[in-house]
Amino acid sequence: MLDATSTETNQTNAVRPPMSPADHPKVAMGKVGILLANLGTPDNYDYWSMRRYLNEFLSDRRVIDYSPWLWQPLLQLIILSKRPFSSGKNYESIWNHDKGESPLMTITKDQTAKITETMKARYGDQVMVDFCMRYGNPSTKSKVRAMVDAGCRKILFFPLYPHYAGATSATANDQFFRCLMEEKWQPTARIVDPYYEHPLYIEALAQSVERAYAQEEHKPEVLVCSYHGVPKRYLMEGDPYHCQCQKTTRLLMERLGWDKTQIVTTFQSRFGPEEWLKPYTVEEVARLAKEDGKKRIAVIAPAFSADCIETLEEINEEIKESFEEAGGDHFTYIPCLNDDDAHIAALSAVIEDNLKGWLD
Ligand SMILES: C=CC1=C(C)c2cc3[nH]c(cc4nc(cc5[nH]c(cc1n2)c(C)c5CCC(=O)O)C(CCC(=O)O)=C4C)c(C)c3C=C
Ligand SMILES: [Fe+2]
Ligand SMILES: [Fe+2]
Repeated sequence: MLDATSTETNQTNAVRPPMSPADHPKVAMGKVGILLANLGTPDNYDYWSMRRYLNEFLSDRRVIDYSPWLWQPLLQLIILSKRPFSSGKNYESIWNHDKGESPLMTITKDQTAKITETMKARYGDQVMVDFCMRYGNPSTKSKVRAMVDAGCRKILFFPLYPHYAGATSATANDQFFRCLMEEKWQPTARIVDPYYEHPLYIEALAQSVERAYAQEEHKPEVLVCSYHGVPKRYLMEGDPYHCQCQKTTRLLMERLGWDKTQIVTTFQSRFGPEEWLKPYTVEEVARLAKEDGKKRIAVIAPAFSADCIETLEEINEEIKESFEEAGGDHFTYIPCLNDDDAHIAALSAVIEDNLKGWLD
């Protein structure tokens, strides 16, 4: 029951006026926040920016689950004394120098602007759309705070990964929940499910393949679907990422009307000495050229919602080189879905599904 300290105006009780603003904090209410989340990216490619970013990322036990007693000395003393230099050079080669930020940042901003436009057209001022990063800036904490301050009493949190992995979706969600722990008046929250089999996501991938193939005079013989890898142990311990990736490839193959000779699933970006999900992209493209005699291949990276260091540098430079050195002639990299209209339509449909019951 409301008492005299309530801010609520009681229309039926004229003898109890609302408190004056001076006696009470302002309470903004009534909006639904849609918070998009991606992995994060360094603020710059110099040693210290790289070190800060990699330290936060590689200290996350959802990403590397070794005991900190073993892992932290190795990370702090060996890995973080070398990798910021080598990774920094790679970032420099793909950096968006005009905007002073990495491609992942530019693309995430563009996606957010387009999704904001779609959501405002659909729901008007009832919604607020923004993005945050799991590591680095803008932090999840700053964006949850801003949404609550702006009156979002409900927040839909959307990790921008089509496939669930502990190392990506789960850690983004963990961070979101940690931020909610700090809110005095916690908003109601929902988490968006992975969308690796959503028909509009598969359609957007298929259209991007068809567009790329239409531009080639001689069609690629094989499409390599290269997904970011994880240690094989994570799969054995119950992480469904591997299976979800396989399913995306199968649905894409079916939508394109192809058979299994025209498309393969591979995993890239291996880190450290453990076995990761196989086949490794870098080895498979060389095998396709050497053993199967394939001269022309295309590579697509369905696990990435935006082009980033792992696609622009690793696929389009290192993996391409591996194919060409093994005798391949023609390598086509098919860009991520980024802010393509078909991708924005897919992400917006996923958001609308998840807003049901909150906004209809
Ligand atoms: C060390 C373990 C790593 C695991 C496990 C891992 C899983 C994983 N990552 C992505 C998406 C991205 N990773 C990106 C960069 C990146 N990833 C790792 C390591 C692991 N990732 C490192 C060390 C780096 C930094 C770059 C480097 O030093 O090589 C990025 C790009 C960020 C950018 O700024 O461009 C993305 C995106 C997925 C989807 C995934 C598991 C499913
Ligand atoms: Fe990664
Ligand atoms: Fe599997």
